[in-house]
Amino acid sequence: MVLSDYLPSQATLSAFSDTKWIAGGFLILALFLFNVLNSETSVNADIPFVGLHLGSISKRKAKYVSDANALLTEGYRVLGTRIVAGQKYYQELCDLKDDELSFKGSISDLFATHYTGVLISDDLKETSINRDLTPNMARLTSKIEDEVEWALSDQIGSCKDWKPVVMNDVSQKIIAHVTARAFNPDLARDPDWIRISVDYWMDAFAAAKAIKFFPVWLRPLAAKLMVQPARMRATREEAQRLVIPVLKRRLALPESEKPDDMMQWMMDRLGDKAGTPEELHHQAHLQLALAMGAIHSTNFTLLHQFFDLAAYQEYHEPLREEFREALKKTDGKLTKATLGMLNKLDSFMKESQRYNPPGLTNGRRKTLQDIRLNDGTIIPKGSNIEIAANAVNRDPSIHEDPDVFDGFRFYKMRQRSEEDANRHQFVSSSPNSLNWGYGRHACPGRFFAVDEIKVILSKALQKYDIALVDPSAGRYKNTSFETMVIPDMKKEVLFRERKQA
Ligand code: HEM
Repeated sequence: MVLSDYLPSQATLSAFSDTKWIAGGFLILALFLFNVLNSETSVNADIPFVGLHLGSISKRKAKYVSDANALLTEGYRVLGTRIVAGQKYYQELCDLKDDELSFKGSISDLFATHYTGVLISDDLKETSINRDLTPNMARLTSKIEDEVEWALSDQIGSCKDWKPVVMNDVSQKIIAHVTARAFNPDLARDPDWIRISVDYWMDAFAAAKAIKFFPVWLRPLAAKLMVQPARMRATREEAQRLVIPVLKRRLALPESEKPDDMMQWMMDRLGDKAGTPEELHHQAHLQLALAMGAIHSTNFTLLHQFFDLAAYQEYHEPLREEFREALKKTDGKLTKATLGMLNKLDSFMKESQRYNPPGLTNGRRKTLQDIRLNDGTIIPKGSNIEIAANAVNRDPSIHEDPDVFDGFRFYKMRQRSEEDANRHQFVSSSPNSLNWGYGRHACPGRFFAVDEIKVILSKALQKYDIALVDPSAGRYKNTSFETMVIPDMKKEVLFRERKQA
């Protein structure tokens, strides 16, 4: 092993503020010694292992960072304390309780929440999303439509001839505006809110990566000295500055003037407590945490779908036709019912996600005690276990010709029977469709995300022709980092206003 294997990257070094470089130097020296003393971890003999042939743990980690798919395809198995289970364990894992297999524990590890301050709260899923957002979504559709129209004009605009746009820059702004219009509309066009709601996920990811570079005993000090956790604290303060005045204005409104949106539903649920300083701070933090959960994941999904639409032109007319027909059936008004009729679009979106999933693995959980699976495999306490979601996406026993992109694959499957019509919807989560996670922690925001994307894609298709810059080069390739699947954030897509729009 060479010395450079132990040294922090340039990015990590630059994470220390200038005035703290001496302390940073001390940390790096201590880290170097720690790593020298701990250069191998033990292999749990119970669980099949892949990658041992690669040699040292740092070589195995490097392979995992750059080409996790190869290791996962080889075995769906173990690397260090990351355990990847095959689909056959699905039901068993679903049945385990949260005090055995913990979602929060794994998120806490993933985002080093103790040091980064990323919020893990039942309020996110149980109340804000499951009780407030999802059941009331029909009332948001026209507001989402309005914001999508505005955001498309603002971000792509009028273009009589082909106009190239960096798709990620555009799609993340569209998602941030539309999400804010549904969650906290007073800030939907506030550039500061849009900026922090987009950046917070990336900052959290960078902060967690930087902190986890250090051994556990050095992390409290590193968190105090490093730039990334400080940036996150500053963002949370900015969120308080932006959100709390909005909450206070709303508290002063008479009942008859109260808005009908998610922020208000969340406030109403709190009753008299809504105006207490603790709740005002918590609500501001919740808005940031919701944006963190909602924007990045939806943006990547949308970005993949724009790339697929640009690459596969043959889907445009059938999708436009389906939208026009659905609108006719709902008297020309775009409603939740209209979106429910867009089965071809739903299929295209699901196929795009099958082909370009959020992760090669999914459903990460931490074991809070030793778990004995039915086949006798013991998963030790403190392990992170996830499911090989992408191996399922490409399993020929589940999907016919899994390496072929067939935008209407799920549409055709849904025609077979009533059961199939439900089973193969984009929002469905099952052992054969793990891209939303699984069991009681499967993404609760997917119902909102799917409707939101349907409005964006339908409106974009009605308004524009959409194409790749160089169609002969084919669909833009994804990259990966560890198990994350990353669309090319620099690529351009061409838009041209349609004559009949
Ligand atoms: C296309 C967009 C999205 C994708 C691909 C996605 C994906 C995921 C995945 C894979 C999980 C983990 C599930 C598991 O481990 O079993 C998750 C959890 C979660 N997602 Fe999403 N998500 C999306 C949109 C959203 C939106 C719009 C929201 C908010 C409205 C949201 C809020 C959450 C929350 C709160 C959790 C944690 C659930 C829990 O605590 O049990 N997501 N999401």
